[in-house]
Amino acid sequence: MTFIEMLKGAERRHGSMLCVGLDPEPSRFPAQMKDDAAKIYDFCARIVDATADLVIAFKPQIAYFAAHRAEDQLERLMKHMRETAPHVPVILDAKRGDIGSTAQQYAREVFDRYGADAVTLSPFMGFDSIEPYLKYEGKGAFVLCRTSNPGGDDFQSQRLSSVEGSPLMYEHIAQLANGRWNTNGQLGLVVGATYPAEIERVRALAPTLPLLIPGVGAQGGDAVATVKAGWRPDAPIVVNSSRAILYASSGADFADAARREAQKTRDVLAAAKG
Ligand SMILES: O=c1ccn([C@@H]2O[C@H](COP(=O)(O)O)[C@@H](O)[C@H]2O)c(=O)[nH]1
Repeated sequence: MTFIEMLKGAERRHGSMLCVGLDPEPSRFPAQMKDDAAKIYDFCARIVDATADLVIAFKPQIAYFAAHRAEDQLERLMKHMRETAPHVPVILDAKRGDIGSTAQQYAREVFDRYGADAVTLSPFMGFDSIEPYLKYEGKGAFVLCRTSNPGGDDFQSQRLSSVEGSPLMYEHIAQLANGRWNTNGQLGLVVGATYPAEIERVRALAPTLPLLIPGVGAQGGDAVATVKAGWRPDAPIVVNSSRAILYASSGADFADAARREAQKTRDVLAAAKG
């Protein structure tokens, strides 16, 4: 099954556009695990088990594992997700971008080593830095377009040229991902929930591409405005929330609290479809 098919299947089955982000930070773990990087797998597996029937996808962010030398725990977690929730796609948030020969190695890491269903990529180095990922048939790749952080303005909201009417950088990226870069229909775009007007613009330029939309929860993005701007019946959106769900409680009940927060967020997103 392709990534897109998995995404649409999980959306239907769970009535969900919510992606739970797995950004484990041991200093925020509950008392019995606190500051113990060896517990990263246990913490994340508890979150996965508590929320798997509520999500369209999971999104581990690789930096939170690598920073603690916990890549082996990420491998175990990927295996755990495949075994316990095989119908839920996993997007490895790695934001890779490098020359083709190095990109081939990153692609092997993402798809062969970790077995992810999709990855996040930076478009900054151009198509030859994206192409190696597209050789993995059926896998997905989300290209950064209009990111959720304010610094995204530095490049993404600049005009490509001083000619009136020329596209902004993020519009150009959306056009490329929707057009000549999308050789096998594997691409999606990353757009921040903190910028609903830009989500709407990206949706107009890329009417059916899946959008990965981080920024609800801890970053304060508007969940309802996000759905109205980005969701269409034939175009899935994957709305990520990490910290607000992972750390909904700092007590021993953290997994139950994460489930409650995930359920609440899923329901708010679903209701916004109208
Ligand atoms: O534009 C972007 C792209 C990626 N991210 C990632 O999403 C999560 C957000 O975490 P929260 O705790 O829900 O704020 C995190 O892994 C980021 O690296 C993003 O925030 N914005």
